[in-house]
Amino acid sequence: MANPNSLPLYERIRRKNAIQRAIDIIILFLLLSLLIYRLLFFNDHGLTWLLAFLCESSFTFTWVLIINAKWNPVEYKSHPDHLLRRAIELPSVDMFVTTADPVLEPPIITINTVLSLLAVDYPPHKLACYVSDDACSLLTFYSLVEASKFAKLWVPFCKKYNIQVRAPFRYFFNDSLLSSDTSWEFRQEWIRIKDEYEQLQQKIQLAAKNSVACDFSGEFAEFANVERENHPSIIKGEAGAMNVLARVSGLMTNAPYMLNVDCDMFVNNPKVVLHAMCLLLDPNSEKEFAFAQFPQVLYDRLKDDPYGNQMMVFFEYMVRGILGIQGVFYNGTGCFHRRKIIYGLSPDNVDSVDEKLAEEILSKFGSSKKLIKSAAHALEGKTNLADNLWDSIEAAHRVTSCEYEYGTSWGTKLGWRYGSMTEDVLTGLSIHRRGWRSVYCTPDPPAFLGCGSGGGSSVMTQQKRWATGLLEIMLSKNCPIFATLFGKLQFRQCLVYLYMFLWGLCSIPELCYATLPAYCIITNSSFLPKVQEPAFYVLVAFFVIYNLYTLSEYLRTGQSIRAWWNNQRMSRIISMNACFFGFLSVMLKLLGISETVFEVTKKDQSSDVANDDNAGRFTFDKSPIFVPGTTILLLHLTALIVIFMKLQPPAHDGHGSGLGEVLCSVWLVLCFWPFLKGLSGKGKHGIPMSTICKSVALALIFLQLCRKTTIH
Ligand SMILES: O=c1ccn([C@@H]2O[C@H](COP(=O)(O)OP(=O)(O)O[C@H]3O[C@H](CO)[C@@H](O)[C@H](O)[C@H]3O)[C@@H](O)[C@H]2O)c(=O)[nH]1
Repeated sequence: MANPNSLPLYERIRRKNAIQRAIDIIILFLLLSLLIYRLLFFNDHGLTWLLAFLCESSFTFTWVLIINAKWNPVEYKSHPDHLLRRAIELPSVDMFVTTADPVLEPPIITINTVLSLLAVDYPPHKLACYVSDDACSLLTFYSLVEASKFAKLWVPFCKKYNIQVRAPFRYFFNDSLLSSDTSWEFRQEWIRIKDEYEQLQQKIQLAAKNSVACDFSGEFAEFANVERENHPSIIKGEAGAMNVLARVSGLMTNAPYMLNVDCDMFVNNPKVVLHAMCLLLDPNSEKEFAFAQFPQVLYDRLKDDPYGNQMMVFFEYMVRGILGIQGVFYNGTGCFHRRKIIYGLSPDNVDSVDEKLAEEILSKFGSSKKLIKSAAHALEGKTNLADNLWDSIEAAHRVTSCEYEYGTSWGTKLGWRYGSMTEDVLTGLSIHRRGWRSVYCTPDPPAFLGCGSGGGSSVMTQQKRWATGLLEIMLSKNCPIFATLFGKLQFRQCLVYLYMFLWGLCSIPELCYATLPAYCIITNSSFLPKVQEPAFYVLVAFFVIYNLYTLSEYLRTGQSIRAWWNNQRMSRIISMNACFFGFLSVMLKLLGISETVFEVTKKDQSSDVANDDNAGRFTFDKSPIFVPGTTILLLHLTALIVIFMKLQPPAHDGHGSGLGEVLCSVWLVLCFWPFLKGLSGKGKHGIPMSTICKSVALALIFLQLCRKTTIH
């Protein structure tokens, strides 16, 4: 029999992708051929040809970045059963949950996440759970206190019956679990625990209604006179909260590993900590992997991914490809970090921290002696529980105060990094810059499940925030190019980051390219080769191969043709609306006109999407974010009317618009179909009149421009 210590904790499997590489190269070849053709016939065409050339050059560059990211896909398979057979002591893990708004993130969601974390299959004395609440909500605190009482029933129940789903709202959603082949004892306990959970829910609902009439005594005393957005905690986005949690946990439990999850991401696989430990505890990975990231999987996924936010293809092909370079980026949730790396260690000094280095690192921690002592222990790889919990609580109060970070390196050289809406990606980049790799773990069933943003408006808000945050990093001193030149970020990993960070900027060529067909039809000019020119077939080949190729990716991940189409059109909608606004907000920030703000995504626990007729319908709000899309749609409708009513002016130099331009225009109208429906839709499914008016005004200006440029 094999020695249990020799059984591998994980395997690294290379994926075969010869066909994918070949198609990637063919597409690149077609794009380059088109660019060369445009260069060769530059003199015969005007401005539209030049603009098309510039836009296509940017698309080709993006394609090169995509090929680079997907070139060497790998996957990791972890073996928790091998870990359990090894004669080693499992390390402690501090688990962090962040919440920021009791209205957008109802406390019942947060407590379900906490309960699922407390119930994981891992020695309970090795786990500690910390919750930060940037809203300083009494309701959230009350819910947590009540949940901790319920946990005393819930955790033993889960462990005794080896329950798979350990978030009660999700577990009790399915009555069929109480099937006839379960024991009488189980059924009795099931009914009792469900009853207790329902009582817990009711208490929270009642407290939410009566929140004003609270008794601020005992453990609630500190909440007296606290207002939601005016209280002495740190609001910097999630990074501020994470740094507070890192410091507080350092004083209380100081575990060498830290897990962080968003308040809506509950544990779906009870062995999640064991899976992560397989990847992080192996002696080979000690000097290699900084963090283990789990994918963000949504529960109650809407059929055919109408909002294009399930990102299954992205995780399957892109992320696995990145894993073959320096490793997946940090997603901000579902991630296990090593404390010493968050404190600043590099692969070269992780084994032994000499006195000088320790002194240098510890000098950045601020004035708390207790925190410095705990950090010194963490750097040496020691876990120390607080000797006296009350002393630690007092010290913890100090390190959570807003002023504590002044004059320290928290957020700059230490902990989670500030300076971007996507602090997670920035923090991950700062770790990769030091030469660390990262790993991605995809157990079955998925480790965590979270709720996705639904409707058009919240998807746009979230995507705009991502585009803003990523571009903020690109245009700062944290730019990945510097990280490669002056740090240890690998060149190919730098290209991966460039692909992500330039995402917001890509909205400019995309918007420009989307207006070209309308402009050309209205002015009877052209930007595409004619049917009789060979380059026309290059374009057709590109269009057909690219779409069949992306379609095959959806089919291979078990998704439908409809899901593919929804994602194609959502990519266009997100790029031309959310990303464009992300780009604008970064520009306004650079010009010092306005600051970027973290807009929290609304979390919804409802599980009845299957019966909702409007589930998947695009929603709008008064935000100007929908103006670019509405304008593009109006322009293309106008262009199609112009061509079908034969209203085009005579062509100049025989270069009038042709089949290519008309097909592009039809394609764009199809992409913006939800907007077309929104023009006549009612309520949140209709585009607000103010947005339509602004778009009409912009379209009229554009038509005027077209008229001016056609008067020869
Ligand atoms: O001032 C804040 C703002 C947010 N949060 C928490 O941060 C998490 C993420 O916020 P959310 O609105 O849910 O953002 P998402 O777009 O859903 O989250 C993804 O993208 C964010 C970056 O934009 C990352 O921070 C998240 O971890 C990642 O899951 C939530 O738990 C919030 O409660 C705070 O604690 N304080």
